[in-house]
Amino acid sequence: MEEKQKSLSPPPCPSTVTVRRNPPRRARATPFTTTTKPPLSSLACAKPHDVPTFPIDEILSIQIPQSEPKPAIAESLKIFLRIKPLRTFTKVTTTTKSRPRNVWPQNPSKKNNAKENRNPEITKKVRKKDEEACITLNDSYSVTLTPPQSLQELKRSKTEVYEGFSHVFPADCSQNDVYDKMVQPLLEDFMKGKSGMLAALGPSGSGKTHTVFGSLKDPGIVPITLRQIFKKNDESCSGSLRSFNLSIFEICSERGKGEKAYDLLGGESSELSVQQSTIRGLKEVPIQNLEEAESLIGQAMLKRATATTNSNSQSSRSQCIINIRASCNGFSNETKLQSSDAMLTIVDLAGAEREKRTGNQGERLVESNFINNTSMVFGQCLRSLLEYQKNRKKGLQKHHQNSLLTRYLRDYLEGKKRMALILTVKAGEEDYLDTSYLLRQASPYMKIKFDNTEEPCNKRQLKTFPRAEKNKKIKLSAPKTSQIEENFQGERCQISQEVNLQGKKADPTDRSSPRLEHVAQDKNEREHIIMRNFSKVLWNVLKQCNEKLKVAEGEIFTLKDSLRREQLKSLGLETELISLKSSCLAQPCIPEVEVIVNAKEHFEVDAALTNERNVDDDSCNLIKARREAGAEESSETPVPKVRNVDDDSCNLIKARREAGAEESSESPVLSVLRNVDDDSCNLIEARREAGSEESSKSPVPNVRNVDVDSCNLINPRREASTEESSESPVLSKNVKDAELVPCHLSSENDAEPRQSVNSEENVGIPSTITHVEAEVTDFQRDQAIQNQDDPTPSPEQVEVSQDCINSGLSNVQTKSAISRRFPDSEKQERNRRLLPASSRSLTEEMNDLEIKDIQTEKQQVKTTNTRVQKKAVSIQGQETEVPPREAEPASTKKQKNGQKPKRRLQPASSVLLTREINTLEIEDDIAEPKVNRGGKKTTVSQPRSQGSVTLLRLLTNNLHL
Ligand SMILES: Nc1ncnc2c1ncn2[C@@H]1O[C@H](COP(=O)(O)OP(=O)(O)OP(=O)(O)O)[C@@H](O)[C@H]1O
Repeated sequence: MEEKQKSLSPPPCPSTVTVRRNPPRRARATPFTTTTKPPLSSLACAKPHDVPTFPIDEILSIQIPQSEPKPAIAESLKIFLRIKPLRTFTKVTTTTKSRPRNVWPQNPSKKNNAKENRNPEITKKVRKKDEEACITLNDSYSVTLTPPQSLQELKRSKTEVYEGFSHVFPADCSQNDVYDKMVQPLLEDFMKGKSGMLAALGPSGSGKTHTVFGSLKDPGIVPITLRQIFKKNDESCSGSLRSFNLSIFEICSERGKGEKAYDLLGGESSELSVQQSTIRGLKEVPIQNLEEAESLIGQAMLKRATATTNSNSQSSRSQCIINIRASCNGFSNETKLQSSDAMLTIVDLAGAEREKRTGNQGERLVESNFINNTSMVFGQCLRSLLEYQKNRKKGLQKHHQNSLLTRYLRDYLEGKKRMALILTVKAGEEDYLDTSYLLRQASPYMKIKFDNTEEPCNKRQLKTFPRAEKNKKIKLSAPKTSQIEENFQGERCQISQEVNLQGKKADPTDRSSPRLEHVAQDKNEREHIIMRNFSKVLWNVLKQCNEKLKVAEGEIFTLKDSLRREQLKSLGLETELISLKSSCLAQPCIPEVEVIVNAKEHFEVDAALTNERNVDDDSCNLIKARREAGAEESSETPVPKVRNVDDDSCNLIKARREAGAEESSESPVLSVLRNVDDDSCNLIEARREAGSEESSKSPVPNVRNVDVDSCNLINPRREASTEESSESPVLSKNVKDAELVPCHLSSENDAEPRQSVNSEENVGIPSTITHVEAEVTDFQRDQAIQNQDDPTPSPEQVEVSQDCINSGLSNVQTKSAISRRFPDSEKQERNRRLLPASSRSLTEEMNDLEIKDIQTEKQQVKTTNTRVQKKAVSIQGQETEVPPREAEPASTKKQKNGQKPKRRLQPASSVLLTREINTLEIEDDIAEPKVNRGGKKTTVSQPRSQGSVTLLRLLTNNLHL
């Protein structure tokens, strides 16, 4: 079996087999090993059944020798310590002026001497002091920190040993030593395409800037690095494939409020725009040789902000970042791999300062706060990284967001890239606290691990955007949509132009131009920014529209308030007008007033209760309702109807005037009507006139004087009065208007002959009851007669006016009168209900009274106008149509009926009426009216008319007062 298997087994496979799943496009030919590949021609000619099966089993059975995987390089953070040599130093006790910019290279001693010579006013105390070192070097990796004697006595501190440094540079070390130990490894990786960062930390004046930049005579790590870069580049003969760019910028505080970045290699406008961790507009200057690089370094140092403090005559006031970017084009001869961009970042932090040491004040103090804050955030980031690496469950705290520098160095501070720190300390005793603080803070950093696996160069830090003009600020005060669109279109055009320019610059031969991928990213980011700004503008526009809407709503509310007030005023005015009219008419217009008052109250209540937005509608509805109610009640309203009736009765009055001029001259009703024709308010004057002229004969003043409840007395009086009967249609209507006497009296009185009236006058007491009954039964007929003969208003008009008056004076209208006149009318029913019981009983009683009216106006009967006589004749003719029953006096009827008026308990109103009557001084003397030659009455100065006196007597007698 085994032999068979051996015979069937495929030939031995090579030791290594490359299975390429995703071969590159330019795949290289796979080297042939033992298996000979048949020629293509033979393959092409071979038949399908001759194709050998793919030896998948053989391949899988091959045991490939596994190369030992390289352990993940987890290097610890390299921390170097450099001790500044003890030396004679100058301490500036009074320094007031700080230089804004540094002059590099510069000799401090010469500088101080020059300053002293320039400004002799500045007093300087230069004292030389031989100090003892507080820090001693144990070995290349550890130091011992000894507190000064004063602190030892206080037992506040003790000697401490700090070890674990990557290397400790003694005071007498050179810049090259520092470079060799610290920078050289970073540079080698950098040249291989690995990015790295080196930062110098330490208190102010400890030698950070000296270490980083150095001087012409003693250049620091940056010049040395640049020198080594070009040296190595020349040695590797790959200079044509690698290019270097240099960029230097600083981050400083903006009067303590914020952080700003300035390009130290840029032109005049060196301020950079900062967005999160991206610094835009930073100029990357390609460097071809060392001379160019050194000149750029010198230029940057000149621009860097420095100031003189007690600790350092040239104290750096900003965080300075130097970026050296290596761009590799093609394959490296060393690695045979395509190299990526690498960045070597060297950071010269501003030294932490103590106020006591620096003596900073004002702006310097603000800068100190900024510097110390940045140093603190930097340390927090490292400590949080250490804690995170100890316990990754906690998560990495985002302290890097607290400063621009840490945001920019985020990848390093999160342990993603290699970095190294160099601590610079001063060895003097007086620097013990600063040194101790720094060592205690930084010694744990040695435990920080970082991945040495190279990542592609962080594009975020490499972004160099061409300087573009700042976007124009768009006015947020309600810009028009067209303006927004124009701005948007303009920005888009600008972007397209910039993109085109960038695309043109993205020539591979032009190393200074950004790459196409950067251009694409820039385009996307700029579009994003534009859309964001556009959305902000739209948001602001919407907010402003909302504010305007609120203002408009407020105006609407105020307008509604004013409208409500005006409506209330108008209601009040209407109420006053109605009350005035009612007072003029001497009759209360209670329903109308009630309607208005109720409407006003309802309106006020509604206005108070209804919502603001519904006020208008509600008020409008209320007004409509009020108008409707007014329309409904207008038929019951005496005032307007009085006007209507006045208008309607105008013709009647004229006719009456024509019919009986003399009578009308004597009639108080006509005189009243004349006045009422013009205006109802003049009714009082008319009545006064009537009272003055006809007061002795006119029932109207008396009725008014008696009471409203006694208005029913008018009917019998009118019926009894023949002289007035001729005028009674008008009187009935006018007095009806004013006194709620039904209009049936008019027709009846018209039909009543004057002679009979005279006879009745002679009798003295006409029968009111009989008369009323007659008018009820013959009401329609009387109306027909009226329509035929009298220019009185039509029955409908009279009815309407009657309704109006009745409703207006429903409190005084008798039930019987209403039931007779309008038995089916709802309004009358309502008025009947509204009529008080006392008034009804009084009316009934009054109907039972036998009123004897001795008032006759003989002089009125005599008319001089023939036409009026004809009219009177016609009226008399009409009277003949009246049934004799109607003509019968009430006494006769009473005798026939054999009924006596029942004496009942008087209601309260009657009692009041009686009291009023009793208070009246009834004079027996009846003043005779004076008649002038024209038949017109002169002014009568009698206090009471004859009729009224008679009426009072009747009342007194019948009421058994
Ligand atoms: N190792 C050194 N050898 C010689 N001189 C040094 C050394 N270190 C610092 N100095 C000198 O000390 C002075 C202060 O140094 P430097 O300006 O570098 O301090 P700094 O830490 O940058 O201070 P700051 O943080 O305020 O900028 C400089 O004049 C510098 O020449």
